[in-house]
Amino acid sequence: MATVSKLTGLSGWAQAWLTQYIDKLRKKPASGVLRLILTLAVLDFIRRAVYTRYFHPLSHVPGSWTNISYFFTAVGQHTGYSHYLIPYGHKRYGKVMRVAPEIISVADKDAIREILVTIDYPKSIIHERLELNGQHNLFSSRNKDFHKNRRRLVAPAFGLSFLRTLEPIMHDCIQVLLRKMDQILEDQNQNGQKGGQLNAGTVNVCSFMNRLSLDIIGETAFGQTFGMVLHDDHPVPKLMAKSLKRSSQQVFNPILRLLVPVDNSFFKFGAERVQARRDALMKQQAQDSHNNGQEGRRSDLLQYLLDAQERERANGQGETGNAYEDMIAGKLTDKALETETVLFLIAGSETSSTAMTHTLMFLVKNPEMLTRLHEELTRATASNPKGSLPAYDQIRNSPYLTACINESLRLRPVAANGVPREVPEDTTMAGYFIPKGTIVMAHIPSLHKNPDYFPEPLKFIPTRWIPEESPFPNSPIQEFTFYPFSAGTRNCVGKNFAMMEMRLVLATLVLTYTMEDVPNQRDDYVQFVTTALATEKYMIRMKRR
Ligand code: HEM
Repeated sequence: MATVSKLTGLSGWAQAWLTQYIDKLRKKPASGVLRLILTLAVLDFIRRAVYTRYFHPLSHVPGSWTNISYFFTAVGQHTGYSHYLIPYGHKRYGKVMRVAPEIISVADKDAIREILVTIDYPKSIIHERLELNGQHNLFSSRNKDFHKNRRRLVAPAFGLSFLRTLEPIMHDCIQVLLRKMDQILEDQNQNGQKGGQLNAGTVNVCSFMNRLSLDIIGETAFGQTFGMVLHDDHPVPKLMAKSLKRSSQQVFNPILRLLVPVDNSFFKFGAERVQARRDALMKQQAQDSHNNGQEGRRSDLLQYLLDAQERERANGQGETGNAYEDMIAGKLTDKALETETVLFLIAGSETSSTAMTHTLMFLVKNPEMLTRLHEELTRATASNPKGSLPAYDQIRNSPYLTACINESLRLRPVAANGVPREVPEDTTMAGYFIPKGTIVMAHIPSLHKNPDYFPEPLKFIPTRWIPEESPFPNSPIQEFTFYPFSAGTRNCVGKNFAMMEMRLVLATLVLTYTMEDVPNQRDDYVQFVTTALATEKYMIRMKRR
């Protein structure tokens, strides 16, 4: 006791506790060491929490006490439900709110415009943790030069003129969906489930939109359907969904990152498709030396990238052979090509499918709106022979269809937690000092549901998007308040693709079937990398028109 006191200068209860502790350590060293480690960890947690809450440069930014560590952010990310909490936080704490030690969420219109458009903040460590296949890619890269180069290469593949060449592929996929749905409705009739109503029944549109968008992106990106609409059993989409959920759950969870590796085996599929396409082209070229293999070429995103790679190589700007340097320089190596096409698969499936499911859900809950949409589309396609699908040119300017999609993306944006960026220099945001390196979530949903910009913000009112019919003539839609596809240099490169796909699919379904809501269903949704209905199920009663 006296030695302890001499060595440490402690007295009283502290001296007694330490002496007792050393005694226990002598008797049971293993459990003693464990206790020591735990005690130190708890003390360290308290030290960090106190620093974070009271002394950190962000400590003056309002927010719940839960922001003392990343624990609660990790829990929110794990469940996928944090997007329901953040709006409450903003109501309580204001337009700038601290959500974790070094993360803030911003719901201010001018600040969001600066973040995304005028200053154009770089992407953050969150994106780096979502990196695919060990490769920088268009979505995750934080390097502005890399991004600029890659975007320049890829963007024309999403321009309207190239997309037009994909329309027949989308039509084919939609035809398969109609046949499958007809078959389901017929089967339900035969089983007597619908009391004898011909070709009527209930369909899980959430599942079908998901499967259809996978088949569409499979065909348009790789030239191969996954057959999900017909069979729903291809391993790649399932593996991909699992691994994306895992990556998203690991973003704020270092223990999970360390212990549970993400299974990226679905990338093999990308590599196989690139090789298969190369082989097919070579075979074609050998058979057809006159036209340089042009006859067997498919028009799809993979072919577009292969051609870009060919051009890069022909101009002497191809890869050098040093894998790391080539990646940093943004060269279109085979690995880059696989990664970007798989990225299209990831970014272009659940996003569009969830948006389509939500739009259908809002429409069946508002039957008079569904009727109005049907009338508009019937007029637009009046010259079509019976049974043919709407052409994109017939419906792309249909104002009510666009209004319904906008309204659904406003209420349920895919980036449900906002989009993360990193503060490049010390700055001030809505009156708060924000140090360089802070991660800032541009909270797009708060703008979408702000009554100053969108009166009666929680209601589905498509006509607010049609100025001459808007029930809010004194509140026209303002610029920089609606960002379903984000904005600035990192906006969604697939926006035109997604709008084309959504318009074609929704118009076809509305023209082909009558639809009714099935009441009392869950419609809550979760966000991992993108968003989806939590139950993966939304039933709609459908009947062939
Ligand atoms: C309704 C459908 C879609 C919505 C709402 C949507 C939304 C978004 C948003 C909000 C971002 C920005 C994310 C961020 O800044 O962190 C984004 C980026 C991106 N999206 Fe989409 N997306 C959709 C469909 C698609 C499709 C169909 C594709 C491709 C086929 C695609 C490919 C991409 C890519 C590659 C990026 C990264 C772009 C870059 O950083 O340059 N998206 N999307």
